[in-house]
Amino acid sequence: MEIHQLVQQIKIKKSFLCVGLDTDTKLLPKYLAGADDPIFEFNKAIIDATHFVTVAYKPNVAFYEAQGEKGWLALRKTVRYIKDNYPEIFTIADAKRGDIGNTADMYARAFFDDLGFDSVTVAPYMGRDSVEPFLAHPNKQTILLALTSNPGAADFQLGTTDQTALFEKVLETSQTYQNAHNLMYVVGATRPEYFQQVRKIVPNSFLLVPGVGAQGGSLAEVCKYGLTDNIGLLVNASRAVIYASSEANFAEKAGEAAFKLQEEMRAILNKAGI
Ligand SMILES: O=C(O)c1cc(=O)[nH]c(=O)n1[C@@H]1O[C@H](COP(=O)(O)O)[C@@H](O)[C@H]1O
Repeated sequence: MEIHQLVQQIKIKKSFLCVGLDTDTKLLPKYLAGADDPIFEFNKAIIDATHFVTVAYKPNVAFYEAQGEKGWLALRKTVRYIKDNYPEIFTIADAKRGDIGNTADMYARAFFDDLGFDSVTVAPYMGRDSVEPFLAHPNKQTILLALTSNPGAADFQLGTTDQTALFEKVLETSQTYQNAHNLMYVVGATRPEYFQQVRKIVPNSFLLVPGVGAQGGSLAEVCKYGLTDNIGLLVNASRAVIYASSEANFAEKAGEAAFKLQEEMRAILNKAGI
């Protein structure tokens, strides 16, 4: 998918919501336990209930890998279901991969060509040759971890050398990579005070912003400096949406939680004249 198609969706839906499909078998409603593929059934119900206010879905691959073959199959069926039924919605494989060039090439093929995702999250630690194999795929986005939402982000990402924080170095250096136009960045909602610095380096790049909801990040704070003329933001919520209820009405409650976030987004976009 091309970025202008994502932007078009955001404008149509008045939403830059990404729903994280972090489907934990321990948290599924009991009545799904007897289903052939409970993970897929859960995802399908969540997708059907939230798609009208959602512009991206982000399955976190760990939740599927933890279930072995069955989990991998549920992941494949989930991305297929989105593509077949809601082809306008952007898909993100949250896999946080990163390895030497020939291995990175295999990861890129696995998520882009085999599973058919539009984008994948990648760790920048191993540098240029570990990222460029992902960037070589046309019309696919590579979402590089810049400043993550977790407390441990302070260990390395905020550390400075020559007055430049590591996350700033990641943003600056990665912009010199071949096909850098296919880059997006992860910047956590829990660190809104850094968005101004991020935007100085990457004024137009799309940012995937996790950390709203269960991690306590504020949508309004993120948008203050994060929002661009082209929107430039995908804000993710996983647990706050998909586990809004653990009862049989879980999908309906997920739809309501997603709608609430979208209303906030609509107001922000309207105020910004977008
Ligand atoms: O790459 C990510 O999506 C990610 C980066 C980050 O800095 N923080 C972060 O929470 N995430 C992911 O975003 C999701 C957040 O989930 P909730 O806290 O339940 O909304 C999880 O899948 C995390 O793995």
